[in-house]
Amino acid sequence: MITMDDIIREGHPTLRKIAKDVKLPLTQELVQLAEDMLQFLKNSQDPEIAEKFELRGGVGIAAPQVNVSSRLLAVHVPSSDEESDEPEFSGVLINPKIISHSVQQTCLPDGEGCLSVDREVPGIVPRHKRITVEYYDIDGIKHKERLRGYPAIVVQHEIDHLNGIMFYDRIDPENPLALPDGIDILG
Ligand SMILES: O=C(O)C[C@@H](Cc1ccccc1)[C@H](O)SCc1ccccc1
Ligand code: NI
Repeated sequence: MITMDDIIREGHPTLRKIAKDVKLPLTQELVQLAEDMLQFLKNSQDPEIAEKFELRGGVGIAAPQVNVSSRLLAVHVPSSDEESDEPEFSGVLINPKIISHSVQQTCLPDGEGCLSVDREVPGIVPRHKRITVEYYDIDGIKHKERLRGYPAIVVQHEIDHLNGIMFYDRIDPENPLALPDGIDILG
């Protein structure tokens, strides 16, 4: 089981490396890691489990955050409809690649956080509003997914981790709270 003790924090060199492509088919070790990463997200969103194991809530996690410099990430974005148990977007993305994106940008109104950053870093984090991402799943099946809204932001945050980019690298240091022209704040 992954806990917060397994998550490396800013300053650890692995967070600034370019992660390496994953060779398919996955080794059993990487299959286990992928499953554990997805389970961590589900556990972190379960109030009882999160409290018991002192987990910070997460909707995404990238392998470099558990000190594995491989192009592998997991997302588990709950539905915006509280009545629904079905997640809005959930899964393991292997060797993900954004093959196209909108010119239009978006951002979260209150900025972003990170499981690897134990401090608040206020500021607007501009992201592509829509992305088309190609990736392989745990079974080696290739997928092409068009994402928008919150899932698109989460996947971009995680793909940044594969490229050694932290969310605050994207905040304008001169004017952190400035809204870039035409940006569409995610409501
Ligand atoms: O550190 C990570 O990569 C996980 C982040 C991903 C993320 C942060 C901000 C915006 C999009 C994705 C964690 O999920 S941050 C904690 C969190 C938990 C629930 C909802 C939003 C953010
Ligand atoms: Ni992060």
